[in-house]
Amino acid sequence: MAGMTQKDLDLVNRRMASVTGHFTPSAESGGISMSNCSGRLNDSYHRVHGEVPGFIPEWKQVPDETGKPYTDIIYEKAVGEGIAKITINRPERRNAFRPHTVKELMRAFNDARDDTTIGVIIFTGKGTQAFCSGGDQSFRGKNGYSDYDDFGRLNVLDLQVQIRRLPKPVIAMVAGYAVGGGHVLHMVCDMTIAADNAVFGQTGPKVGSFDAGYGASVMDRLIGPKKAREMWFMARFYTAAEADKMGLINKVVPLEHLEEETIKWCREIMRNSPMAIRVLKSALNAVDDGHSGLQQIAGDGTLLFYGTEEGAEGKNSYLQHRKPDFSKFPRLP
Ligand SMILES: CC(C)(COP(=O)(O)OP(=O)(O)OC[C@H]1O[C@@H](n2cnc3c(N)ncnc32)[C@H](O)[C@@H]1OP(=O)(O)O)[C@@H](O)C(=O)NCCC(=O)NCCSC(=O)CCC(=O)c1ccccc1C(=O)O
Repeated sequence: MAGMTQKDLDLVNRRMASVTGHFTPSAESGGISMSNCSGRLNDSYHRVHGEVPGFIPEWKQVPDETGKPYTDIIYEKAVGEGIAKITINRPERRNAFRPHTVKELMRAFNDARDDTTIGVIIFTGKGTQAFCSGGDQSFRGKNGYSDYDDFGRLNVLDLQVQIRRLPKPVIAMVAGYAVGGGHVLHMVCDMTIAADNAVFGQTGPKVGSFDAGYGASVMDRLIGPKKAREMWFMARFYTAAEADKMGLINKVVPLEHLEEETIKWCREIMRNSPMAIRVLKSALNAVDDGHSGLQQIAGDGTLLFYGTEEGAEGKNSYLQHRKPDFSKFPRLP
């Protein structure tokens, strides 16, 4: 790309679009997505994809695995789109989570992971006042949060790991407050689209809590060591515009366009190779996640290898009680 100007880059992208019907302008050129471009390119794009700009999909609610409705969350899939949406449904508590909420979230994320028709997951909160305000303080005890059981737990940490390792992109769709443990949840998502009323921040040092795990390390990666210290030590709140400037989120849109914009991003991802996205997510987390990150990307390697003739020869020879013949497979440079 040496010597290439932004204009050149956009020209290349436009040429690609004439082949793929898909143009993603750079952030520097305004970051306008295909469906709000005007003119010939827009028309040809919609001819190819048959997409109506601004169209919100038909959501179908999914019950839990026993067929009962969830109580603390809403789990939906967009008919024929490959998009799942998981919503924390405790708006009267600003979508604070209790252990039961987290258990339901984990079951829904698990289902979205295992459903091979799902390629991207939206994670959000009910209503416009909050994405999530963290752990429900009224359930907080001496050893974590407890609701139906007598013992406390911090099971949101398991949810964070689950989102991080889920081999499909998870997009946080944030309206209102994303604070405390709710802020950590948006940070562990792959991308964040925020409404212009969104507010971001950590409250831990004010309410006697802290997340010294992903809450600290992922934040440090996202906004850098100085800003991360500011955010944690001062426990200030930041507007969506400030969060955007810090690199904490991907895009800010007017509240009324939040879902429409998020769906656009999902559809754009859905047009791309699922395996490429899977491996890229593993790769982008690998260094930070240490052995676990290595295991994730190595697992992707094994998964791909199983699909090759060379991999199958090993299995077949074992099942056929013969010596494997790997002689025909090249030892690639
Ligand atoms: C979010 C607010 C700034 C919103 O303010 P506002 O719009 O004025 O609404 P309120 O009137 O304050 O709230 C309405 C209603 O909701 C109740 N509520 C809101 N948030 C919570 C909450 N987190 N817990 C319980 N209840 C909540 C509020 O009391 C009101 O109820 P009423 O009955 O009407 O009075 C503001 O609400 C606010 O600041 N909320 C608290 C934010 C907060 O401090 N959250 C907890 C941070 S600590 C945490 O999340 C730890 C989580 C954790 O599990 C963890 C632990 C260790 C390691 C890692 C983690 C991890 O999360 O990863």
